[in-house]
Amino acid sequence: MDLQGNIRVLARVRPVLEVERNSGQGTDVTEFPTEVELLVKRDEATRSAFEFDRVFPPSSTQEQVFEGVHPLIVSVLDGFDVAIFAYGQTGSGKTFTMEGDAANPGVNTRAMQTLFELGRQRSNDINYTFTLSVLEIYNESIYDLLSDSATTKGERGRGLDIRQGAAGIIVPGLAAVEVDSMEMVTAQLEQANKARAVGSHDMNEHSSRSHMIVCIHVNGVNAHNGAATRAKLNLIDLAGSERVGKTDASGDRLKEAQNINRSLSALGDVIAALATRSKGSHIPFRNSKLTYLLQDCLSGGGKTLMFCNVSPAAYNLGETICSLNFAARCRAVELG
Ligand SMILES: Nc1ncnc2c1ncn2[C@@H]1O[C@H](COP(=O)(O)OP(=O)(O)OP(=O)(O)O)[C@@H](O)[C@H]1O
Repeated sequence: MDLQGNIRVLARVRPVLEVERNSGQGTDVTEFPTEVELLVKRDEATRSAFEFDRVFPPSSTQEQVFEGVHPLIVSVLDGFDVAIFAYGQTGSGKTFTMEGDAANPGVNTRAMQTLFELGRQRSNDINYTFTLSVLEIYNESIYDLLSDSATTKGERGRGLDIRQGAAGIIVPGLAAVEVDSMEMVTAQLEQANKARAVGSHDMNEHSSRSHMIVCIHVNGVNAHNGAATRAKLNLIDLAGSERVGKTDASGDRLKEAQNINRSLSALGDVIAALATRSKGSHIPFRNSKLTYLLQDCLSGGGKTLMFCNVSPAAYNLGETICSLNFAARCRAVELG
């Protein structure tokens, strides 16, 4: 598949949930005229139209959604840094898209399976090793979700730093575990989810206010000539994008909302700056931990895919339009 520039933006609309239908909030405002268009009904007479690289309607399966991601996973094995984001308001389906559940595994599981399978197929020519790290960014601090102390100590400390290393961005001290089977990956991700719950009163609320990043480093050594490739795949479940008005929040809640707004707008700014840059111009990667950490994927030879997750229910209309505008802006500035 032609990757058409370095950023692809895909919209995914989840089904109306039973709880929404039962409470009378199930009116669906979305229409899908083609595979790349999404219409949002503002009222009987007015539609807002959006175009993406692909639009997945509510009937789409996890398998169909992953088909849109597969070419990028292949390119990680070929040495490209890749970032895959799920963006959208709380409850729009980001975690379902990235993690899924046991019956409907999402992008994370399918991506790892694909890496292992393709790695095995190429093993006569290239010897791959895979290393897993899992972290979250909460209130502009980076927390390791795989370190032993993360689950046992019950406190999170100051968080980790980011540095520019000789071979790219690094997080000194971040745990990295070599994995070669899905069983090992599943065990590590379970530990990460436990660590994430530490220090949070309500896991669901906490998860919607932090960015969760699963990072797989892929090192390949050519069996015939010893040539080495290295690349990383970042799988990112972003914090909820909803706007929190000053009147709705105070204290910790307001601080969280401000940090989320700041890092999501930094992401939009970086993408816009990359698109319009002249050679040597400044790209504001360091305006947020998220963009600094993902600098290698967002710039240079890296590739990015963004899911814009959308709720189809009428009561979410304002946030839905906002999310779609953000994602459409990222696509409009597609890198050359
Ligand atoms: N494509 C889908 N098919 C069926 N159910 C879905 C789909 N997408 C989301 N859901 C369901 O919708 C609910 C909200 O989804 P999810 O938790 O993934 O949202 P989220 O955007 O990750 O929210 P948060 O920001 O709170 O983490 C869940 O019950 C989930 O199972």
